[in-house]
Amino acid sequence: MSAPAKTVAGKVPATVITGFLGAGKTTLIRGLLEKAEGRRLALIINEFGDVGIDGDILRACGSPTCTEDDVIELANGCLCCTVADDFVPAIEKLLARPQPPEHIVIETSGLALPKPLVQAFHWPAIKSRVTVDGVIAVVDAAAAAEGRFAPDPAALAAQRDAAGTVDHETPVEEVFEDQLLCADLIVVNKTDLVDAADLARVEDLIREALGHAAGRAIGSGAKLVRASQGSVDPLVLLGVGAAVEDDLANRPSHHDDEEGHDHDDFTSFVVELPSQPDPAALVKTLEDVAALHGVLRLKGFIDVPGKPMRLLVQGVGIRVQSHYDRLWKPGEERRSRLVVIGETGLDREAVTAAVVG
Ligand SMILES: Nc1nc2c(ncn2[C@@H]2O[C@H](COP(=O)(O)OP(=O)(O)OP(=O)(O)O)[C@@H](O)[C@H]2O)c(=O)[nH]1
Repeated sequence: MSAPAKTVAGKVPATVITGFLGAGKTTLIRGLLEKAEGRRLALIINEFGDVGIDGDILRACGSPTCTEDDVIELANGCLCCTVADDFVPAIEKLLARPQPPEHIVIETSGLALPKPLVQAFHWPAIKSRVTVDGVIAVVDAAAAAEGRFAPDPAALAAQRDAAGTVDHETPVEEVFEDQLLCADLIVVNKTDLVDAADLARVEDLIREALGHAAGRAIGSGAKLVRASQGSVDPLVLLGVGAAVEDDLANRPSHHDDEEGHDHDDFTSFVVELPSQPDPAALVKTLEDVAALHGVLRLKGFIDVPGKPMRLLVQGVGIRVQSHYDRLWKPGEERRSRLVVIGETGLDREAVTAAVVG
């Protein structure tokens, strides 16, 4: 990674990484850090749940370009709703460093709408010094192929009104589309989990979503790039030069006519567990719980008695994985807890009881 990203009038470029829950944003950023080759990157991570997991995963990556100070976590909340209190001060602190970052990478929560966040770059304190180089949307190709972001054709036909239009999108579909519509580059990730026919279908679905908004021709807007484990050349990711903050009119959103936005459609809670002697049994339980209750995302660290490393558990829909990510630190409390995210109405008591057993 040698060539610098294009900058606009000496401003520090910032890249916004969006994408639905579990699409692979943190994985992509981790790959970016590994290939940063000494370039000073700073990360701002925003998560939906009360407990920040992604920042902890990234700090555990051991990359010299990723020290404690380089990862700023803004947990619990939507960045665009906490602009004045959290986001602007975080950027200002980064810029005030003796050696300011050469590029700022912002990972939004999987439920965030990117457009209001980009609007925050109009704040006077930021606008003169930072430009949004590009918005990158990461898509989970397997989840998209399974129809998680679009109703099945029969349901669509049933909803179609006399004029042939459908205006009842689920909250998940709306978030998914808003993220795509704001993007300069769409990373079609997890290609290892789909075959060629499904991949082609997913790319059609994305192009259709891009053309969905009024006035947009199908296929206009963002470029698509395929990836596994979010592996994309950093020069492609960090050199878009789009000055997105000045191009918002070309990025339609489902929420353009709204004064603000709320977060009523989704919910999250933390489940505290006892230590888990049998990780495989835990994964099986979590898969069953996710399927039964419609959990969208699960993640956290688990204590396995007798193991010096902590177990990272990651669930995306009904797919749950685990691996040991780093040693427990001396004096660190070996706590087991999982952040659970779902649509509003997710039965917290039932999920907790089923997970804790
Ligand atoms: N098979 C496969 N798994 C992947 C790939 N990319 C990411 N994953 C896995 O998907 C899960 C979620 O990945 P993350 O990178 O944490 O996703 P995220 O978008 O940051 O998640 P949120 O921040 O919670 O929205 C993890 O278990 C990853 O290991 C991929 O290309 N293929």
